[in-house]
Amino acid sequence: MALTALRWREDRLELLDQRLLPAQSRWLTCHSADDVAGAIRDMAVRGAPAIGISAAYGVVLAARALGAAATAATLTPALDTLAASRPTAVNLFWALARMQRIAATQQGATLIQALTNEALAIHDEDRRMNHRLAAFGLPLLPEGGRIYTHCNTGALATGGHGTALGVLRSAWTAGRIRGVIAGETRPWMQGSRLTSWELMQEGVPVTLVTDNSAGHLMQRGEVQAVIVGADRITANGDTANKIGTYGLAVLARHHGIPFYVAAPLSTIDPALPDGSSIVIEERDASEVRQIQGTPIAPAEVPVQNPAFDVTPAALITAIITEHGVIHAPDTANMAAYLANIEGRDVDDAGVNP
Ligand SMILES: CSC[C@@H](O)[C@@H](O)C(=O)COP(=O)(O)O
Repeated sequence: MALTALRWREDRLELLDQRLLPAQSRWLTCHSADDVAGAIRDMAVRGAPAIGISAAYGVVLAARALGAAATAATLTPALDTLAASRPTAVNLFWALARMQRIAATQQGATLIQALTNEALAIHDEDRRMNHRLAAFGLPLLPEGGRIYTHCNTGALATGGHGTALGVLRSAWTAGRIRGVIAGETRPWMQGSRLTSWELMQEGVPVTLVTDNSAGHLMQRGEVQAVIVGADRITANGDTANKIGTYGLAVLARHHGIPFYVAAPLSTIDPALPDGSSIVIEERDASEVRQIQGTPIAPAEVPVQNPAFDVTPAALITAIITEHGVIHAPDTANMAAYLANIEGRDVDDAGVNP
């Protein structure tokens, strides 16, 4: 049975608490939109697509609580609370916009049913598109290569197979790659706690390294490609992703190694011209001063803790989505690609401009 991090139970949302993995597998129950917003903010659920799916279910919970009084207007406070949970992953706002469009058309019991259907559709589409994305990404990876990845982009971060990790999983199953190198991903350790755990469960060879090993490994020819996920991709292809991604892209370029971004269409934000206007989440200093409650720095040391960085499109070899591959992303290539796929369903044939 495939790993899943989100379970919808009609009157509640259950989330596999990612703060505790891999030491404990404990499900957190959300009964309200406030519960869901808290779970997103506190990282019980994380990863751009999983955040979007959770938020959609959060809107359903808000509508259920309102009952006959559920309308676009009465849902606004819940939508605002969910939107304020984390700023960088555009999938959150994309999912809420979809729910808001539904809310504009009806009310009461029919609205609750329509919102439930929409949240289930968002979840299901994400699951399906993961596999399509993986099929597009697989042939790009160098045969027999060891591929470096950052953060966690797997089943835990999405509705199912994963984005970058989905590509790696499929590539291993197809016999294409030799193994995966997972960077720890300070300070939340998504690489060590989540990615290495997910891959080991499936028998994919994974080697865990400290984040600061990447340059050394590339210099020695031990990395043949880098693949990461994304939290927001702007109109010119600039990509916000977990802090440390930009450094990996610079290193990859220096060593002549391809650098791939794998993300669903819902991660592309064509409204922003470039990465300079992406809001980068700053998280609490305690995340850097402590590891799981244990102090590792002076209690009062000033800390800067950006959760994401922006990789300029010029450093990205290609962006892989469920509709195909955008090679050498820039404003023109991104626009051509988006125009080509307008109105397509997740199951439509892919395009490869
Ligand atoms: C498929 S997940 C893509 C990104 O959301 C992922 O790479 C990432 O940066 C997650 O950050 P997180 O802070 O753990 O939510």
